[in-house]
Amino acid sequence: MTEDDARAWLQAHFDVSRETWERLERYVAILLSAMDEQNLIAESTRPHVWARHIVDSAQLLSHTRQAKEGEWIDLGSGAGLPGIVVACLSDRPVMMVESRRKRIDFLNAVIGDLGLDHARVFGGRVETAPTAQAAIISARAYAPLPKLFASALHLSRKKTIWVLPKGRNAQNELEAARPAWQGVFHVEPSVTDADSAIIVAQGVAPVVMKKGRR
Ligand SMILES: C[S@@+](CC[C@H](N)C(=O)[O-])C[C@H]1O[C@@H](n2cnc3c(N)ncnc32)[C@H](O)[C@@H]1O
Repeated sequence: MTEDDARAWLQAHFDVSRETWERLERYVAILLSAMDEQNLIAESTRPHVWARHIVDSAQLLSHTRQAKEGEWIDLGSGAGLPGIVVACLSDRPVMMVESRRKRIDFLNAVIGDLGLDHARVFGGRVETAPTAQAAIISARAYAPLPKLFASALHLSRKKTIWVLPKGRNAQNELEAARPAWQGVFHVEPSVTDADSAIIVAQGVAPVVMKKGRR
């Protein structure tokens, strides 16, 4: 996907208003300029920000159409991917969870600059975030599935939709997690990378082993 393709994809899928374009453009500008001080995205992806990061994040919204009302919680948001992109494209309240000080400051600065009043940051580890009942949980390059689910279970409820972009090992990672984690799982193709996939899950819960069974 070229950068032009990426913009066309966004326009076609979100009917992006002028205000939203301005916010996304401003976010990309802030992100690239902050790269001089901290490594927010891989250096090699700098010329492909719209395809590799903005559309890669935005596509998650397409898998959340059945979600109930409530907050979108993004685990390990880093530079705000996908949290800031989601907040630009949707009115749903967004909470980004990030533990590193410089990234927390960056996220709060972006929220203020773009006027994203429905977005906020929990600065701390996912494990220590106050109990919540998210409508949606996302996590991009945050942790392998078992750690991801274990650390964030207290932020979820039965109907929470989990949208988890993964690399080419999505199917294997899911199969490895299945003995310990139950739920309804789908593996969806990524629009930005034919080799990548998105794990979409609902009803995630630990498998409880019955006493005496091996
Ligand atoms: C590889 S970066 C990915 C950032 C972003 N989601 C992206 O796709 O560009 C992982 C981020 O998760 C954060 N992180 C890792 N473990 C965490 C935890 N237990 N609680 C909160 N943040 C965590 C790191 O500080 C880092 O910013």
